Amino acid sequence: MVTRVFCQTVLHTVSARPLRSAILRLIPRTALLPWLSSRAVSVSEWPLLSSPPRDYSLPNPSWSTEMRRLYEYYDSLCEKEMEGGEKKPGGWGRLPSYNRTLKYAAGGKCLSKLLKEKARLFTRNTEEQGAAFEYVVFMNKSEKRCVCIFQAGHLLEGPPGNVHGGAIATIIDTSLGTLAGYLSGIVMTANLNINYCSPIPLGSVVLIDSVLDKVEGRKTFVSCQVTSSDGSKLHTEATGLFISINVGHLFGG
Ligand SMILES: CCCCCCCC(=O)SCCNC(=O)CCNC(=O)[C@H](O)C(C)(C)COP(=O)(O)OP(=O)(O)OC[C@H]1O[C@@H](n2cnc3c(N)ncnc32)[C@H](O)[C@@H]1OP(=O)(O)O
Repeated sequence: MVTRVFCQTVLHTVSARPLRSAILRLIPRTALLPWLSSRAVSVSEWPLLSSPPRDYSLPNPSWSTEMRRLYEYYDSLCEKEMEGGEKKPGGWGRLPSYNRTLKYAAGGKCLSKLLKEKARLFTRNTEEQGAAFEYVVFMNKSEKRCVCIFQAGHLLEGPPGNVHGGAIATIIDTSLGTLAGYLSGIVMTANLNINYCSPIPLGSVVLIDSVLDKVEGRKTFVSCQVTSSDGSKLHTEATGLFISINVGHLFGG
């Protein structure tokens, strides 16, 4: 009751948006919940409580010339809105990437604030640009294929000067999981098989080219090859099995 009256007072009496936002930030989220649900607050009101999420898959100063060249190449293949509202067909689309998967969902921005607030997507858990996983995924829906451009930062070292096998497995799981999820909805990794063929030098840029092999009921089978950016060297190849799940499974259901 007290929170409710306080929130209403803030929203009605404080007109300056930054000040309203600052005051509301001071209230614990748990205290806000009953008031928000009673008031059916629309998502558009949430910017008061949080800044827009950063899309980590856009170019930043840490990206090498090769990373940028590949980004621009795949970006040029993407469907674009032209003058007059027509779409330039391309077949490809860039997927945005946030530091929490919840932010993809409608209203995810606020859910993300409320649910295990400190949780972060493993691959996006540092703000230091270029230090760990720099990557962007381009999806081709009609070919049931995606390409991930990946630049490995210095925090991913395994053997001296080269990328850790677990970090390679992570970016493979992410690429295959993104494709499987795009095609089949909510999935979890059941099986990954990885052959490490040649080391990936730290700081280099590689391509992870993933394709759908088949779907059998709840099972989505995908595979990928990790190659040097010019495709001349095979670094890694992998297959993955992803199982479609109900959302409840994520919460122990
Ligand atoms: C944007 C970022 C994208 C990132 C993507 C990252 C994805 C992840 O890392 S997910 C995290 C890692 N994965 C996990 O923690 C999953 C843990 N495992 C589980 O939760 C469950 O075992 C789960 C969901 C995979 C399957 O359980 P359940 O829903 O009960 O399915 P279940 O009935 O056992 O099996 C369904 C089918 O799959 C098969 N199957 C299940 N697991 C396997 C396996 N490991 N190998 C082969 N087949 C399997 C079963 O045999 C069954 O086949 P059929 O229908 O022919 O009889």
